Amino acid sequence: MSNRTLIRGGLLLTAADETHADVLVEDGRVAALAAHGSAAAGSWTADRTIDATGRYVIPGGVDAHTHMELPFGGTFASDTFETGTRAAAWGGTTTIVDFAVQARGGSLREGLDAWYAKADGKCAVDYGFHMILSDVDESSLKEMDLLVEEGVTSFKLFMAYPGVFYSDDGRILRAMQRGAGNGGLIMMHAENGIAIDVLVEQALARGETDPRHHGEVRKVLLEAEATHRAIQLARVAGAPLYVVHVSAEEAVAELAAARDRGLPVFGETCPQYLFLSTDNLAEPGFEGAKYVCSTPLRPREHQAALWRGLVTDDLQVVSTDHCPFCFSGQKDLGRGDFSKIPNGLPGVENRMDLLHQAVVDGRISRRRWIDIACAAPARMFGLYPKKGTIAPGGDADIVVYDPRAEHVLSAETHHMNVDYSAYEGKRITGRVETVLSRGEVIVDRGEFTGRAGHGAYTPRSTCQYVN
Ligand SMILES: NC(=O)NCCC(=O)O
Ligand SMILES: [Zn+2]
Ligand SMILES: [Zn+2]
Repeated sequence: MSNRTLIRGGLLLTAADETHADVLVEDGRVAALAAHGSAAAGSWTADRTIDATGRYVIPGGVDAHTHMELPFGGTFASDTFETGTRAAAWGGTTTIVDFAVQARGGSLREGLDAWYAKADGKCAVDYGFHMILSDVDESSLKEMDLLVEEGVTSFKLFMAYPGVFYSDDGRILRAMQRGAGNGGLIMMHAENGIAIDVLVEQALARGETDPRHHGEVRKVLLEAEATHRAIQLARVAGAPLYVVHVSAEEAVAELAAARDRGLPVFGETCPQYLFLSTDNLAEPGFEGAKYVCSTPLRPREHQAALWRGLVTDDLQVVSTDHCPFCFSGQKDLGRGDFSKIPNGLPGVENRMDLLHQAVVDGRISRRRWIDIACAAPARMFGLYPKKGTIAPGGDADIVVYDPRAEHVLSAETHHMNVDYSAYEGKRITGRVETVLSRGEVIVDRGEFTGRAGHGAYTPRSTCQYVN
């Protein structure tokens, strides 16, 4: 017995088109699209009809950068795969790509299997994995080939965090060369961690221990320098490059210059860099710890360059880098020493709304909203057109979005497992109303109707921008 749902009367938005069309969903997939009032749409019968009149009908969000349960700084990111993917669903995100971690001295296989086990049976929405390479050697390079075949087609390397995730230039070059051969996309955390550690030590010696000093030592120039170096290493290797969590105007300029030369270089930014700034890091007392992440928040002036990069396509993707730590008991670990504050911000639930607010504010178009939040991350990470659009044959991951509803972001009302909101009190025009994941309604006008275990592991093909 097939199961059919009809979404009727909405404005269908994809990265390519805006059409007044009804959507027929059958057995978890998009079966057909037809203009409102057309003979085709009139002939459809369904088990369930969702009235989307006055609403947008958009693809479920694809958040390509999350860290559920990430071990960091002596603690763990506070969202589990269960709580974090439920919050994602509430916020209109129906796919996440999280980061499995290779332990130092461990294999990629062990790291990936540990992350499969953490997520298995827990997720409310579909999920895939990137792999963090912390130990590039002959055997992990060989394992990269196997992971690409298995559907883990992207690898994050760190120029930051010496002694933890850091790789030197030789290791980075080797990983890029391997990626050039096997199709794996290298994702780079581009900050000069060796130089930053010197500045951290010097700041602490001067007694500069408050959260705002986190932003001061992680200098714009050290993000720009690392971005430049990563691009040159990728050129030498003949590999494409995706730079994660770009925060500084000068780093955007490096990406733009590379793209102007026709190089396959891509960039991601995150809502925190678009909406927050060093003003937040400088909030009184220890409040600034809520905003400690790396790359760090920048002075407000950098935001214009990030928005411009999103408009000019020098930046392609907005992901959250969702990595929440509670203010009480976790961010606290860095009282008296900013370098011990666990790095990361919550946001998986807020991304679609914050980017819609940018549409309302006239910063980006409606189609660009869908592109940077759904289609481009799906293409970048080999999920398109199964994910990231609404097209016959694709997964019926669909959000009915009310563009006029108003609400206020707050820890009182959010669903992420964290005791503060980075956007506390921010007014948003636009709200998720109904969410379907592979045809199942998982959020129904203010009620969560999904379940842990509905979300399926989704293997990925290689980057669709370069292959
Ligand atoms: N971004 C951050 O501060 N924490 C998560 C780890 C990373 O992405 O570097
Ligand atoms: Zn990073
Ligand atoms: Zn991250």
